[in-house]
Amino acid sequence: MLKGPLHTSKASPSRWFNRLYTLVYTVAIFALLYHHSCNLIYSPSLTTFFLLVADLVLAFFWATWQSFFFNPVHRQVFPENLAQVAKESDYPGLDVFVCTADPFKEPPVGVINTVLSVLAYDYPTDKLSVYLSDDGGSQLTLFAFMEAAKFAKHWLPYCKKYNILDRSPEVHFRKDPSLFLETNEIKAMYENMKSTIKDVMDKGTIDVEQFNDDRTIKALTKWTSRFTRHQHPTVIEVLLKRNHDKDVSGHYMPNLFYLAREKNKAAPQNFKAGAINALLRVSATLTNAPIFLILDCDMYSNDPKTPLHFLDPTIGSNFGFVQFPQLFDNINKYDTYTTEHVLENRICTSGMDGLEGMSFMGTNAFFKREALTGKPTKAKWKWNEQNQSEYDLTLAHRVASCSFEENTKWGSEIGFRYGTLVEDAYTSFRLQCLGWKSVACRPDRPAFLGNMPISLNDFLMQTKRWYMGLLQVAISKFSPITFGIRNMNPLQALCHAYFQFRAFWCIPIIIYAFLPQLALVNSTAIFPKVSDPWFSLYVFLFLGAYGKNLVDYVVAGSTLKKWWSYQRMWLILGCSTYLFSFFDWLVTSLGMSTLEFNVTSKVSDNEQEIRYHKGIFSFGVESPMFVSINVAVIVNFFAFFMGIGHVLINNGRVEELFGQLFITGFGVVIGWPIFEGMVLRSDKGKMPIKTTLISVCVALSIHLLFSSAF
Ligand SMILES: O=c1ccn([C@@H]2O[C@H](COP(=O)(O)OP(=O)(O)O[C@H]3O[C@H](CO)[C@@H](O)[C@H](O)[C@H]3O)[C@@H](O)[C@H]2O)c(=O)[nH]1
Ligand SMILES: [Mn+2]
Repeated sequence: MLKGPLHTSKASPSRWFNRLYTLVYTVAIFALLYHHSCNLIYSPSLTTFFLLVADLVLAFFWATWQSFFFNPVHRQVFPENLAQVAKESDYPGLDVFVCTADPFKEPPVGVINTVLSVLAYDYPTDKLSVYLSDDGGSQLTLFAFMEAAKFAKHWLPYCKKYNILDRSPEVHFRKDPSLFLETNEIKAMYENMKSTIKDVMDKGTIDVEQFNDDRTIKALTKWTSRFTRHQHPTVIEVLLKRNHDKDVSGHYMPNLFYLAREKNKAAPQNFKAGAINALLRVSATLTNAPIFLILDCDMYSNDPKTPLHFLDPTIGSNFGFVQFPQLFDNINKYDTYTTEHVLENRICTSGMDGLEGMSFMGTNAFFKREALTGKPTKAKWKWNEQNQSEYDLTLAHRVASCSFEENTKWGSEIGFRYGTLVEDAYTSFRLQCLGWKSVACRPDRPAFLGNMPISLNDFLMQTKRWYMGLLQVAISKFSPITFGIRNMNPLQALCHAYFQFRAFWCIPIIIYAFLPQLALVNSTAIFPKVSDPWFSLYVFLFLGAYGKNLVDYVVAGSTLKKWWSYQRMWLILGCSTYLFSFFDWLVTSLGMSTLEFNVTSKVSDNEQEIRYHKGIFSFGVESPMFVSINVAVIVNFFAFFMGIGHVLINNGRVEELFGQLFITGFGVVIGWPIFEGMVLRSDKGKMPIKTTLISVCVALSIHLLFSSAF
C-alpha cells in the first residue's frame, strides 16, 4: 500500500489571471489591426502595408505564446517513496546514450566527465549500460575512453563510498579540493589521465606500437590509412562489461560501450538523429533496456538518483518520455546572450506539460524504448532485456552499417525522425501526434547541468541551426498548423508553432528596426500623434507586452538584469539568426546548399571567459550576421540624432515624431554594447574593423537608397 505518492501535479492558479489578460490584450490587438487596415484602405502606402505586416506577425506569435499560459502545471516527484512499490531488483534496465561528434570542438575530457557522471549513477550496475556514440570516428576519442574506463574503476567506488553528489570529476574536484582520505590520490589519477589524453590530443595521432596489450592494439589498429572521419567501417568496443569487470573495491561495473557507426560519403548520415538511431539498434542487440536516457556531451548528471524519478510504474501506458530542464552552470549574472533560456525552461515547460506534454530538448530525457519503435500499448516495465555475459558483436556491427536503414521505416516512422536539423523537437512533435504523452520534471537539485556558448558568434551559429531546423518542420507536410492541429490538442500544436515559425520573427523586428528610423531621418511621421487616441492604444500594447514579459521573467525566478538582456538579444537575434536561418532554409529548400549540422564548439579561451563574466560581449570574428546587427545599430544611432535635430529645429513636431523618436532611442539603448564593440573597445573581443567598415558602407547605402522613399 502506498504511503506517499510517487508524483503529483497541480494546475497553477495563475492561469486565471493569464486567461483574463489574454482576453483584454486580444481586444487591443484587434483594435490595432483595425486601425492599420483603415489606414491601408484610406491612405495606402508601403509604410502602412509594412506596419500591418509587422503587427500581423507579432500578433501571430503573441497568440501562439498564449497557449503556454492556458493550463500550466506544477509537478513534484517523490522518489523516496519508490521503495514502497519496487525493490531494486525490479528496476528496469537503463541504457544511456551519450553523443559526441568532433574531438577538437568537443574535447574528450569533457565527454569523459559526462560519461563518468552517469556511469556512477546510484542504480544497480547490472541494469546500467552507457553507450558513447562517436560521430567523429576518432581514434583519439576511443583512446581517451580506454583511459576513462581505467579511471572509472577508482572513481565509481570513491563516489559510492562517500556518497558524493557531484559525480563529474571535474566538478567534484573544482568544488571540494580535498575532502576525504583518498581525494588527493584520486585527483592525482584524474589529472594524470587528463595529461595523458592532452598529450595525445596535442600530437593528433597515436603511436600504437607503444602499447603491449593485445586488446588495445587490436582496437586502435582499426584506424588504417584509409580510415577517415567521413568514410570508415563500424567500430564497437566493449570498454567495461557488467558482471565481468570489477572496480578496485571488488564490485561489478556497469557496461561501457564505444560506437563509431559506419560512415560512407555516399550514404546520408542524418546527424545526431542518425547517431541515436544507430545507438537504438546497437543497444537493442546488446542490452535492450526498456528505458534509455539521451545526454549530449556538454551536459553532466548533477544528481546520482535521477533515474529514480522516471520509475513510476502506475503512470499511463501512453507515456513516452520525461524531460528534465536544460540548465547550465556557466551562465553569468546578466545572462548576456540569454543562453539560460529562462522562459523556455520555465514557462514553456510547465505550459506544455499541462497540455499534452513537453517537447524533447535534445538531451536530459528518459524515453521508453517502445515510444521510438512502436505505438502506445500496455505499459510494461519488464522488457525482453538481454543480460548475456558474452556479447555477440556481429549483429551489432550489422545494424550500425550505413545500408541497414535502406528501405526501412527508420527515420520516417521508427526512431528519431530525419529531414531536419532539430531531430529533438521534430521527433517529439511526431510522437505526440501518435498519441504519446510526456512530462517535464524539475527537481529542486538540477538533474543535469551543462555548458552554453560564451561568445556571440557561437550562440548565433547555434541558434541559426535551431531556427532553420524548426522552419524545415513548420513548412512541411507535418506543419503544426495543418498536421499538428488535426492530430494533437490544438493548443499544444500552437505551442509547437510558436517555436517552429520563430525565424519569421525577423519580419517585424527588421521592419521596426529600420522603417520608423528611415522615416524619422526624412522627417516623415508614421505613427499617430501623442494627442491622438490611437496613440494610447500603442502605449497600452507596448507596456502590456513588455510589462507582462517582465512579470513572466520574475515569476520564472529570474532577475531584472537578465530580463533586460533578453530584450536586447531578442532584437539582436531578429536582425541576425532569425533572418539568416530563413535564408539558410531558402537556399537549402531550393537545393542550392546541402544540410549541415555545425557542431557547437565547447572550447573557450580564458580572456573570453573573463569578458563573459563581466557581461562584456565577445565578437572577435568576422561574420555576416554581425554586419546585419551593426547596420541596424548604425541606422538607429544616426536616425536618433537626426530626429533630435528635426525636433529642435522645428519644435512643434515632437508630438508627431514622438513614437519614432522613442523606438529609435530604444534602439540606441539596446544597441549600445554593439556600438561599444564597433567604436569604443580595443580588446580582442571587439568587433573586427573589417566588419565595422562593411557595416558602415551598407548603412550608408541604405540611407541613400531610402532618402527619396519618404
Ligand atoms: O552529426 C552530429 C552532430 C551532433 N552530434 C551531437 O549532438 C549533440 C548536440 O550538438 P551541439 O553542437 O552541442 O548542439 P546544441 O545546439 O548545443 O544542441 C541542441 O540542439 C540540437 C539540435 O540542433 C540537439 O540535438 C541538442 O540535443 C540540443 O542540446 C552533441 O552531443 C553532438 O556531439 C552528433 O552526435 N552527430
Ligand atoms: Mn550543446
